[in-house]
Amino acid sequence: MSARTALINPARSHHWQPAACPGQAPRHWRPWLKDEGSLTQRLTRAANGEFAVRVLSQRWSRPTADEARALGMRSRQVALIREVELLGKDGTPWVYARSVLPATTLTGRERRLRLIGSRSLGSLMFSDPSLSRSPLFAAALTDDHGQRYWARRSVFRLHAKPLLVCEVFLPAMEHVQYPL
Ligand SMILES: C=C(O[C@@H]1C=C(C(=O)O)C=C[C@H]1O)C(=O)O
Repeated sequence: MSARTALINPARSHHWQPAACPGQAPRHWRPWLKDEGSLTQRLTRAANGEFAVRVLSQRWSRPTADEARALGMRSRQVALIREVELLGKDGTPWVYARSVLPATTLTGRERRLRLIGSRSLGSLMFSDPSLSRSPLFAAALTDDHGQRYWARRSVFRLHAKPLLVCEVFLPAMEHVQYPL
């Protein structure tokens, strides 16, 4: 639960910096933080084809003020908040991801994103020719036990409608080589 606590604690704003030059990020994390492709594809390669999404929660709620700001949302608007773990080799949780999909994004073709279950959000998004992505930002998050995680986030747009994806790399990824 610790990565989730660190990430979703509304009282704790994070210092997001451009992932292209993530300051004091240790060398191991840098390629993961700035990879502009699909994390699903990259993790699948790193795990020699093993990959799964475990849905932890998916519910309508209000995003944190920081998330609403990143999405240009008015603070009272609701969004579909999706929290998952991305499982790599032997079903080990490698990434915790929190995605914020505004109700105004889940219209038209994007309505289908409400019902993706344990399919990867990324695998659907990266197959959509209308997809665009803002620059990636990175931050070091610390949970209530002092455990530090490196995280990244970016705003995707499908048919010009935004959604925010934040991915927190979990300790098990310390030993996962970035696959070129
Ligand atoms: C954005 C991507 O989708 C991944 C899958 C997610 C999901 O299914 O909720 C969330 C974040 C991502 O790590 C990706 O693969 O790059």
